[in-house]
Amino acid sequence: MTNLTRDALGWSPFYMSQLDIEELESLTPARITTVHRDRVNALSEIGPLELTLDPGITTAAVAVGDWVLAAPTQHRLTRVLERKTELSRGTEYHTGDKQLIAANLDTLFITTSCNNDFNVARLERYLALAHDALITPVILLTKADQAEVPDDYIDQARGLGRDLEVLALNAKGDDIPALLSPWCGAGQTVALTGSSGVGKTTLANALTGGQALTQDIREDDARGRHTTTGRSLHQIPAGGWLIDTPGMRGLGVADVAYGIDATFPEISELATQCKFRDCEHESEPGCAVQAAIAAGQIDPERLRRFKKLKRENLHATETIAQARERHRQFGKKVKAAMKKKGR
Ligand SMILES: Nc1nc2c(ncn2[C@@H]2O[C@H](COP(=O)(O)OP(=O)(O)OP(=O)(O)O)[C@@H](O)[C@H]2O)c(=O)[nH]1
Ligand SMILES: [Zn+2]
Repeated sequence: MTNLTRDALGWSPFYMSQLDIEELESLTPARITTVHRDRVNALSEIGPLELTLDPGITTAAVAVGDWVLAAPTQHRLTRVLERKTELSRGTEYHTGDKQLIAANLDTLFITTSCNNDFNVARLERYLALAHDALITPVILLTKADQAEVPDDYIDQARGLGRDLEVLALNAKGDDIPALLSPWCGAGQTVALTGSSGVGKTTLANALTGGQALTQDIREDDARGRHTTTGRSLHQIPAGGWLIDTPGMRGLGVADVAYGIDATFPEISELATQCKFRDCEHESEPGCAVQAAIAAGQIDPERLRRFKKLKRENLHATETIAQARERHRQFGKKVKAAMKKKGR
């Protein structure tokens, strides 16, 4: 690969403003392409770098798409720059951890197929994560060529938000780069997410000119195998960058109250007009949401899913808070013990 300029890698004044003069002179900004257990790969103006991490930084705190500062002669990553956006998810078992998925995204391509994979509740989860991170969601409905009535899927997906971009397509078609070009130009970073087998690899190949991932799924394997192995950053000939994420099972929500409200604007906006501030929108008097349901203005299924996601989020958020508190208490104890020992 020929060396890339910072601008070509997606650099902007937002990152530049975080560097002091000394760092500017001695360190090289680099963009993370893959994260391994004990090291990372990155691209920079001086070429590809393989970096180990300075003490105090773990690979769990580095995401694909991150901008970092590197001391290239020592092959060390010294600092992760503040992110423009950060996509993360609650882990499956609500251990109180959030897992970083990708950094510095502008757009999230939420991929599902015009078949049994299509599930509005799952799409709403992805939407909540994207909205919470202030990343623009775009829903891609693949296998439209195999569906009898793709419009049914399009209509359902469009019903999941205002001004929500929804595209039905054939991931194997020749027109993918043109169709997705509004989100793939210079300076733009986009991630592809969705369940296994929905066509992420096919789309990634179409967007990157095939140099990204070549593993193909067996045609007879209807449910799709897990072929992609890890997240990575790939160049799109149109100028942008693509992060592909392997089929994610268990997309937990945690700490995304804002994103949930933004995913269900017709409900969250009305909720402010309920008589009680903590209205559960069930049978309380003066509930504006129930009134709208009675008037046929809100889909009761949307309310049911909104509440379910809220409950899950609240539970996971509390778990995170408890885990942080435990961590804090433990830190205090360690400090006290050290002090005692020192005396
Ligand atoms: N006809 C048609 N086939 C598609 C479309 N999208 C994907 N496929 C096929 O579906 C299968 C799965 O596609 P992949 O691109 O491997 O799916 P994936 O999302 O990358 O799956 P993982 O790697 O398991 O995460 C392949 O055989 C593709 O050729 C589409 O829009 N139309
Ligand atoms: Zn209410």
